[in-house]
Amino acid sequence: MAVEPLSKKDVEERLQELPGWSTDGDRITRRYTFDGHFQAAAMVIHIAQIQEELNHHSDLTLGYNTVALAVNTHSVGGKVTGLDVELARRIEAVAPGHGAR
Ligand SMILES: C[C@H](O)[C@H](O)[C@H]1CNC2=NC(N)=NC(=O)C2=N1
Repeated sequence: MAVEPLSKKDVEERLQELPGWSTDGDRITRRYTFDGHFQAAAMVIHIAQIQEELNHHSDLTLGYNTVALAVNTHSVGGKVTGLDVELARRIEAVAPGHGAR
């Protein structure tokens, strides 16, 4: 089935199940904070593993004790699709195990 862009309203509805995630309509974003830099770096590796599994990749920025993500779907011209929401769900599922908040 073809991947279709979601309206901003649809994205906002889906993000209600993903606390901390937000959208400007063209991407979904979240910033996690950690107790230390290595915890943040470990989360980056885990996210990379999930992204390879899904073949869907965020813009991922490792800061001091932070990890910032932005994701949209390039193949539909940089809009948000269900693939982005699925990636966010998968990342949220592992975040508590990394002490992310
Ligand atoms: C060929 C391969 O399926 C594409 O390049 C994938 C890889 N990762 C991707 N990641 C994201 N965020 N959007 C895409 O459209 C995308 N496309």
